[in-house]
Amino acid sequence: MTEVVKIEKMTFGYDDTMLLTDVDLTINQGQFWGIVGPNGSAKSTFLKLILGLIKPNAGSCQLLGTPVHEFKQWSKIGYIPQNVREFNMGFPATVEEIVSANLISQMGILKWMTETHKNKLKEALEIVGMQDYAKRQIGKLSGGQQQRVFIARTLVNSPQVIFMDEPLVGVDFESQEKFYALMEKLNQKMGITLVMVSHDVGVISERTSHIACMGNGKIYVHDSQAFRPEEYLESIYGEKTKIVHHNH
Ligand SMILES: Nc1ncnc2c1ncn2[C@@H]1O[C@H](COP(=O)(O)OP(=O)(O)OP(=O)(O)O)[C@@H](O)[C@H]1O
Repeated sequence: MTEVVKIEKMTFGYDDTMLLTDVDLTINQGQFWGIVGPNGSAKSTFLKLILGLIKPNAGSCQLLGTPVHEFKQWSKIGYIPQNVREFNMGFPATVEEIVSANLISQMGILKWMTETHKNKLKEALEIVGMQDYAKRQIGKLSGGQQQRVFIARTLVNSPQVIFMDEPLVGVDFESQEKFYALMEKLNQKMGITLVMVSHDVGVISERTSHIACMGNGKIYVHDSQAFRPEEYLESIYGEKTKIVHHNH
């Protein structure tokens, strides 16, 4: 089985306070991981460490079998950071401009779109159900729609894995359902490995294959089916915490 991410003995702190100590984690091709943990437990930091955006104090990370600092096949890696929508609100670009901007690395020196590129753009928008919005301004779409556009932006490069940092913040329940249906399509039909940070412990454990719980500098790994969100929340926040189940 292809190892998409392999982290060994990773330790990291921005200063003297260690956020991760001696962490090991392996993510295999085709899995869907949810990363959960209380505020400040270094979930976003962990994604940045995986992607080599920050350097660990000790330990290593491999992406698709290559040490991250030597990794070059970035088109195989999709990353949707947490603040992507805030950044984007006042930005006067259309959906197709945002999505096709990610094709530039494939376009060669002339930087124009061939039929193949146009087809990739169309296909990516169709997968996320945003083909009718190609000419619309990104800032005028809903949070859920913007989220789908940013997913399409990663899809033009046919990624092997997509990392997402809290993609459901500010997204309503209906869009959340659509989002998870899309994740199922990407993961189960297209075989894309998914890794997403979420604070919604109950919902994410129903949708993913694996859960990584962050806290106290450690990462506890569970098969999603064996994960008990209630017990987890109780261990962090005390007995009074209850999970609110949405009615489907
Ligand atoms: N660039 C930075 N420099 C110094 N400290 C930082 C930096 N980025 C984050 N931190 C601190 O590191 C800790 C972990 O932050 P991080 O954003 O990774 O946590 P998180 O689990 O994603 O939190 P949240 O759920 O609130 O988004 C926090 O205490 C944060 O204040």
